[in-house]
Amino acid sequence: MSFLKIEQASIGYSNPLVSEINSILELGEVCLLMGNNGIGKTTLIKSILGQNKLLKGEISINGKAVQKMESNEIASQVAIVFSKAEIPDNYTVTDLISLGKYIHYPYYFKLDENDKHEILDIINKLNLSEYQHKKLNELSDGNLQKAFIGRALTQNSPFIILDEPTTHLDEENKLMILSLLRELSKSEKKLILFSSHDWRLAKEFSDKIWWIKDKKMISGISEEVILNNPELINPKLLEFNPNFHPPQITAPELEREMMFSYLQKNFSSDLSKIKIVLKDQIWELNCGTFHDNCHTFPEIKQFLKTMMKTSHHS
Ligand SMILES: Nc1ncnc2c1ncn2[C@@H]1O[C@H](COP(=O)(O)OP(=O)(O)OP(=O)(O)O)[C@@H](O)[C@H]1O
Repeated sequence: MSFLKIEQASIGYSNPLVSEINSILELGEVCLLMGNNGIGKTTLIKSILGQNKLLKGEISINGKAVQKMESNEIASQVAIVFSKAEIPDNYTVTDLISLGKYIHYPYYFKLDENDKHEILDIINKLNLSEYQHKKLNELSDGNLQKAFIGRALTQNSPFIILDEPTTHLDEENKLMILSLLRELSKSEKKLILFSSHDWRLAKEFSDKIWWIKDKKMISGISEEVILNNPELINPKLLEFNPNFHPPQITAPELEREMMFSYLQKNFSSDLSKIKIVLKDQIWELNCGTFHDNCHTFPEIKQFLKTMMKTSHHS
């Protein structure tokens, strides 16, 4: 039996936003949810949480249809971290993380010794011990995000969903949060589903990708989704200069992308007849009778400008 199963589901409001969704996720996996603004990512998350009625199909968690589960039963299976969460006034890190226990005490809220122990454990695991008595509004964005993840962890559910956990974070904190999520999924055998617009980085930390596009959801092993959809890493995605046509660039992904970026900024013309190949750290440029070997990007620019001037005059 699969932990999360989506079968022939259509999600949306009066009209479907995404239809024929089929996918399976297991405990111990990290899945990246990606797609353009307004395409239906949050709606999908709400549908998994049973907060949005499905237009068709079924979503089940641990063998049970979400639509048939009570909200506290869903909360025992899934914890959610929203990026736009309100910061409760005057709460300390420990207060916020303790809140995760609330779902287990629906009528009153008193932590026993075991709970307190567990909360301290989670604070330590998240490297937040030096901030445990700090007010939330005194924390850096990265540590605040960790505290919200801490609250989800105290809930002790096998499945955690995070809506854009890395927005507002600098590169270092992004890496820290993404490695933390991956580590938690592996060491605690949790299923982690998170949405991100920063998928170039996020894909490095995810086992699977859910990509919503054209009202459908493409899903699979991260690397296979990218291999089967080369447009994802095509530098054309970053195209902004309509008069620029790139040369044929043969180089590893990063070098190719950097070359594309540099040329696009410096040329507003058709370079498609030019071949550029990176070999042993040297860029070999060829266009008909013109050829040159260049070491640096400015050298390449100089060569191309001279070549274009010469061929224009001849
Ligand atoms: N309660 C609602 N009733 C009707 N339409 C809604 C409702 N909530 C959201 N929508 C619409 O559904 C579409 C998808 O919204 P959703 O928030 O799921 O997108 P998203 O992919 O999460 O976007 P973003 O990346 O910007 O957060 C949007 O066009 C939105 O206006």
